[in-house]
Amino acid sequence: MTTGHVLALNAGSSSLKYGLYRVEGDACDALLTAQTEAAGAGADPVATVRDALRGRSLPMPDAVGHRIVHGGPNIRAHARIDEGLMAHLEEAKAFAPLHVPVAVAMVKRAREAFPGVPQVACFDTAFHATLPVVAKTLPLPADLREGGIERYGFHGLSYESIVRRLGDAIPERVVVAHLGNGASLCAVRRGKSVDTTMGLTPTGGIVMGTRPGDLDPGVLLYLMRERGYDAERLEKLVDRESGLKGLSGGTSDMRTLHERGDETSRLALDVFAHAARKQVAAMAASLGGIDLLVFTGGIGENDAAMREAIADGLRWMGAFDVRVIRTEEDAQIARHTWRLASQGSPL
Ligand SMILES: Nc1ncnc2c1ncn2[C@@H]1O[C@H](COP(=O)(O)OP(=O)(O)O)[C@@H](O)[C@H]1O
Ligand SMILES: CC(=O)OP(=O)(O)O
Ligand SMILES: [Mg+2]
Repeated sequence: MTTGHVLALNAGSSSLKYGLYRVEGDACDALLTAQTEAAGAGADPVATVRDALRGRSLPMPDAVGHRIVHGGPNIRAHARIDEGLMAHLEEAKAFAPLHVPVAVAMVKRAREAFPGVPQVACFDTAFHATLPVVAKTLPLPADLREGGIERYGFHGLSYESIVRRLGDAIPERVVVAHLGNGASLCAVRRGKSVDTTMGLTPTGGIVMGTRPGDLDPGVLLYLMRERGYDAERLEKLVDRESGLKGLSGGTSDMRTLHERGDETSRLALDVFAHAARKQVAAMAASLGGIDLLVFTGGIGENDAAMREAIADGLRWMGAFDVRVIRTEEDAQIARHTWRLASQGSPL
């Protein structure tokens, strides 16, 4: 089995996380992991990453793997990037405007920074390919549903990494709460996704750092009709100005909200906990019960007070295990990338 060095690039909504991994089959060792603030338009974080590798005399990557949040209706599996896939990624921008445009720019930069090195797209949506029809169907007319308007689900690389860590001992009914800047929950039965909170886009589901999660769709109609909002203004509202940031009047950072402790901060914390708690119960309903609740993501891993606020309100559900497991999205990207890059023919 060949060994390869893989650079994993994970452009989230609030950060760029990256890592250089030595991969051999399922074994994956981190040589470097780092994080910068949001990737930002115009900046060239990929050149900065390449210089960081050079500066530490680390090997240049044999392959580059990208986290791509949404592949659109036609791409549901991790894949080598070629011109055909790039065209699909252009289409997918419309489904996740906060994430995919930045990620596609990173693919282009990475091609320049590492010419000739194979690149692989790893999709957040891939893990949710197992969603049953009843969970993925949005209640809309047939022509819209046939056009790919359905529940896709996201944070799939994170969920995959949790399933991998639980290994053969994974209980039958697991609810995973990925609570980061973006946040979602997933109902996992025997290691497979059977329900999740996000829908067509990563704007839905529970309350997030800057996104509201599920809103009565009538709210958007009201804003359009009565307040003159157009699509661009609505997008800004639901992707960048709502959630914890909107509630608190400025910050989306959980740490700051805990420190401030004023009335608006407390409201933001309470609304977040309420939404997450309700959705743990909803995911448990989809599973017909719950054996294990896993917390992961920046908030899930680090914020014990928030974990308690969520779990304390669920005692009525009876006994189940609660664990905190670090998400390993980037190692998961590295594994998929080397599997696909080392078996495929050269591009
Ligand atoms: N020690 C901590 N206590 C509470 N919240 C934390 C802590 N560390 C990070 N967070 C929160 O985690 C969130 C970022 O999560 P992360 O998973 O890194 O985001 P992204 O979606 O950008 O990958 C922020 O709300 C941040 O405030
Ligand atoms: C899908 C999503 O919301 O991703 P992130 O949490 O990285 O913003
Ligand atoms: Mg993230």
